[in-house]
Amino acid sequence: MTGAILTLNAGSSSLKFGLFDLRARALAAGLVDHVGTRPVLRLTDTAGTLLADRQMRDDEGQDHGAALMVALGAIAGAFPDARIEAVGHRVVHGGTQFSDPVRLDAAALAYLDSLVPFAPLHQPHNLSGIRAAIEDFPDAAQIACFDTGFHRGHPFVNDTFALPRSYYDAGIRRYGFHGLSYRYIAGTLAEGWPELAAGRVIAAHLGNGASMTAMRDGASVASTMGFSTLDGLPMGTRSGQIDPGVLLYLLENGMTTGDLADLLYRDAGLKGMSGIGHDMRQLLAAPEPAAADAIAYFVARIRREIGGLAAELGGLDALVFTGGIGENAPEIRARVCQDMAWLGLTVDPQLNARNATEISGPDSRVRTLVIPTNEELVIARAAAMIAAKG
Ligand SMILES: Nc1ncnc2c1ncn2[C@@H]1O[C@H](COP(=O)(O)OP(=O)(O)O)[C@@H](O)[C@H]1O
Ligand SMILES: CC(=O)OP(=O)(O)O
Ligand SMILES: [Mg+2]
Repeated sequence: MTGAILTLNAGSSSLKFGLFDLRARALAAGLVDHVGTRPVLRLTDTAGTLLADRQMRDDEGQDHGAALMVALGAIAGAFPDARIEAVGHRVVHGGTQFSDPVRLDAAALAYLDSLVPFAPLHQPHNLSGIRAAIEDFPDAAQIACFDTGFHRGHPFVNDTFALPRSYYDAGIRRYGFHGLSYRYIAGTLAEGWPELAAGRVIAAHLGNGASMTAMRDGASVASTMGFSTLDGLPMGTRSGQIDPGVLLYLLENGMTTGDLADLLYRDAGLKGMSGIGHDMRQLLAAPEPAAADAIAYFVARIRREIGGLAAELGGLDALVFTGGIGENAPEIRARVCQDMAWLGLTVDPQLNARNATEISGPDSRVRTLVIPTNEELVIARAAAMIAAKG
């Protein structure tokens, strides 16, 4: 038996998991995609060899719980000698109490439970993953890493709403999310592009959930997501920024809070606007005008945020695309970067078309990069460090 670290990252529509050795070197990466609809399991080793690849059966279930069972089964089948000594969990919300990774105990779990209403699309899956892991690996260290953590150093004006201070003190603040992804991007920039890492960077995490963060010298100074995972950019099924007057109007005219939550979290964004679905691949291929409208709105909001975040930074040295859409959709990147010469940013169409790491145009003052994110590695490194302390 050899010691290993398992990482679990439950997104809104996927479960990513990874197996690492005790020094956080990757052994295998897994994904259950399309959770909730037609889940597909894939597990590959570090050489990219497929260890498992199949559609989940109806009798296995379709939710995050079923996805986790199937993921753990695939790991156990492919690595029968691995003894899981630590499980690192992505937890979307750490509230005001947690920013750095922590070893979980009953009190920490109770606090994380209290944050479920803040992140209803994620936190319950994160917590059920933790509880399942405690049951399956009772002797392993359980370590939580928080999406909100990276943003805790924001200046007050980027952390607050224009409400009486008592609301801020009660936790009604802009937390920001996707922090594990941004931490990975900041670290990768520091290793490969130290001159950019030390400068003014906008990172766009465009996945099923989407947000953008302004970083100065590797630290987050502002982010588009706020109190909840609803704010900022439109997303797969979430509205993004919306005039709060609309919400008051809907509530005063017969909508219940439950209906409103369903609309904003599950039936809005790309899915709601297109009437087709939340998946960018599907929308890019769809001939319907409503799909084009949804994509145009997505792109327009990203462009607007680039302007705002660049102003926040007092200029821009680099733009980084990441997340499923950011890494794989040249058309979206091209449209986001179109006519950005005013900002000193141009993109090379050929480099962009082949998802090159750097896609800057030859005359571009701002460097544009495509960096696949790796939240699992950030989790595994934290888990390795905390588990080693005992
Ligand atoms: N080749 C591609 N072209 C366009 N969009 C893509 C491509 N590959 C993945 N995507 C999109 O990425 C999104 C999922 O991103 P991901 O970061 O994996 O999501 P999650 O938030 O669940 O972690 C989906 O909208 C998917 O359609
Ligand atoms: C915070 C968030 O929206 O996460 P995801 O993109 O994984 O849904
Ligand atoms: Mg994600």
